[in-house]
Amino acid sequence: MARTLILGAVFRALGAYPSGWRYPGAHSNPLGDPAVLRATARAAEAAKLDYLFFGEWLATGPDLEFRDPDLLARLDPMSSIAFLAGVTKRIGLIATANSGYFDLYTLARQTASIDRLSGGRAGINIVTGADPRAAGNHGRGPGGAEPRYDEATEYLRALRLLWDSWEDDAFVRDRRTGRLIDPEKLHRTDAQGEFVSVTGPLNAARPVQGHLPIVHAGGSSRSRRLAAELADLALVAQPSLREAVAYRSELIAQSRAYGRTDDPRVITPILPVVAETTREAQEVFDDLLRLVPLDDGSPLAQSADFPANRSIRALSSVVGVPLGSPDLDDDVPLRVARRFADGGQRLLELVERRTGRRLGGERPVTYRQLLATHAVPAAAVVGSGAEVADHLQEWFEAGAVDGFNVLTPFLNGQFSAFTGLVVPELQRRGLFRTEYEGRTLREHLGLSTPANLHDSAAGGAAGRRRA
Ligand SMILES: Cc1cc2nc3c(=O)[nH]c(=O)nc-3n(C[C@H](O)[C@H](O)[C@H](O)COP(=O)(O)O)c2cc1C
Repeated sequence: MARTLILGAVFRALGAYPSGWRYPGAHSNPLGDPAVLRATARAAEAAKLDYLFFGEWLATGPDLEFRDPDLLARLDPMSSIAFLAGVTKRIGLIATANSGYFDLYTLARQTASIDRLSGGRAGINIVTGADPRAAGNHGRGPGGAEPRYDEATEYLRALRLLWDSWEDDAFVRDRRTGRLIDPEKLHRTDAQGEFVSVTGPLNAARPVQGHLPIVHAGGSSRSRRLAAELADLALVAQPSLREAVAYRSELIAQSRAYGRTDDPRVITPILPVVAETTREAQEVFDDLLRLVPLDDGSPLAQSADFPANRSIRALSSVVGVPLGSPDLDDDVPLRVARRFADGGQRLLELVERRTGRRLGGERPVTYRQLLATHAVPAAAVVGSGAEVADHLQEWFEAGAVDGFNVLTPFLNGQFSAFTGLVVPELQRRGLFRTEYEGRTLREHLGLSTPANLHDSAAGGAAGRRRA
């Protein structure tokens, strides 16, 4: 089969669109997350998706209620994938960990264990972000971006050495002589750097996949360098198709300069809003926009945590024209829109594309739709199954990406719309698998299994000290 798309589902129980939880029938109670997690994982597996993906955010606060309600109180990613190892059979399971906050030895052990528990289906997304609240929760200062990337580089190099502590044939189990292991095949790690200090060896067997697939999410040139050296999947969000093509080709060139033979795969987030027909999808999106709380003078908008960018005044500065104080549900008049500066024109185009509305048309554009679109940045693609598939196909065939991290605006309705309408369309086009062929996440992603870095027979690091 020709190269096919990588498709992962990002699990966000309360939805990836901040008003999603308000949509009729949507899951909205974090106390009920386990049942939703299990059902979503099983549905994703039935759709033959490559993996379920869990982002990470290591702090909370009341402002998230408006900005990102899913992050308020949620299941921990590592616990979630360990749980799913037992309730799924084929789908990959990727958890995010921050190299600044996660103890390396513990992470190596947990991930090696979950990989074994899941039969080789685990992956790890390493991020470097330094939100001040997360720093406060972990007894560390935020630190600069450069040192955080230096730290992440040392961290990932040492992580792979830790995973390689045991060679696969170390467990000789000779009942006669009483030798359970071949001590020559157990290796110390001895990674001593500026940020990382770990002696090893790891008290967990080598992962089924050798090394778990490593994802790295980021956007800067330093992030790309890290991905080029050490990541199997780079999770990036580029603003345009052209920039995405350039980013991916540069990343691949850089990774080859590191001597790598497996090119890193590039994945980008996308938030499909999908229904049987274009108009129905537009109506779902209209409702999501309508449910975004805006500063309409209501008591909610007076809350100290209410985002500052949700007033008509904020919109005026984006469109570059004073808008006075219209009712949010008024139509935007043509004569006002004609005076919009570039930022306003772009916002208007975005609203028209996503909602199918037209200024002065039968379904006109309102101030509310402009303001809500400005307030909630999201990589939304709205349309029928075929239209969403067209978008994915275009990015894939242009060489911009190898696949997508699919965000769902709310559960379960929009997830089942994606698996029921978009996935079958991609399968009909030969762009996505109809059955799992491999067993492990590496196999799903088409990645080879790495040799043990200590295994001298396979050309590994010679002379490394045994434990
Ligand atoms: C698509 C995408 C997803 C990300 N997901 C997370 C996440 O779940 N948790 C996190 O702490 N940081 C996440 N990050 C943030 C990055 O790790 C990084 O901190 C941020 O992009 C700034 O660093 P940079 O300028 O080097 O890209 C994500 C970044 C991108 C582009």
